[in-house]
Amino acid sequence: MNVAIEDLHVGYAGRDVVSGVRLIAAAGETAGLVGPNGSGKSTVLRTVYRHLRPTAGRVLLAGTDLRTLTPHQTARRVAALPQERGSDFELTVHEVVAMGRTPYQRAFAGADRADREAVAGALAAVGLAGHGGRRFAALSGGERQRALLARAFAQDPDVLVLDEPTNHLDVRHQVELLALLRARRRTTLISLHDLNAAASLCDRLHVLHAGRVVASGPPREVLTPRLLAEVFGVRAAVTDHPLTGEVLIAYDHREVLPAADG
Ligand SMILES: Nc1ncnc2c1ncn2[C@@H]1O[C@H](COP(=O)(O)OP(=O)(O)OP(=O)(O)O)[C@@H](O)[C@H]1O
Repeated sequence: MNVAIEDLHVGYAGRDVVSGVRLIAAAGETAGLVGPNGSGKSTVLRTVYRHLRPTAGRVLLAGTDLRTLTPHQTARRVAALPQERGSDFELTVHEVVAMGRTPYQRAFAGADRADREAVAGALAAVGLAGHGGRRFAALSGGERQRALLARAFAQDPDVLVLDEPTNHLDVRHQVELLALLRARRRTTLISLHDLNAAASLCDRLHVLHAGRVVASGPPREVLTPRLLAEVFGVRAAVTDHPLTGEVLIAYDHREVLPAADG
């Protein structure tokens, strides 16, 4: 299912922080949103999972305007790992993941076999099989992140929206998560701060700067030293990864360039 964002304007308390954003994620494609802090990545993603309503423009799922879908219909199509975390603290891990099945259940009907299999499969996929009985509150930050990802997987969506999913994950779990996403091959919109991870995972990158898309394309075309200087304010060489041949950004960690904010 493809996602098209058309001339999107959206913000908070009557003030747009995202203006005229256009981007398309083709069916099965992983589209990465990258950009400095405050550039609007989460705001765009919140609009796709309907946490925010556009002030102008639209989000289309396979050609259908999101606003014409009921919340129930949306939940069967789009699953999100948002940056804001709910207060699921009294629940067990299994209960948190099972919430992903709600869009498939009739009122007052319990979980059926498909639900149970989806939850078990999702827990196994994120390496939390056997942890279902633990209290969500007692998990580490990284384990919580993986449980919430399992909830999104259990929802079995056409479109996954992931806002900084590698937050809190150690490097092994970061790599594992990227591998998991590669293997699932859903249409995915993902924001990532780690540009090397974004380059490795994403088919296309969309660079946000002050609420606008300033570059879009395959990672190798987008991530140039010039863009890294102008948008992110850092000096970097862009080269080939010696092991994988993928794009590798080598930052100069000694100092930043003059302010590139907004
Ligand atoms: N709930 C909110 N209420 C008011 N303003 C907000 C809210 N959330 C974000 N903003 C503002 O909107 C702008 C874009 O924020 P957003 O969180 O979308 O950026 P981001 O690119 O995801 O940033 P980061 O990399 O820091 O997560 C920022 O100026 C931010 O202060």
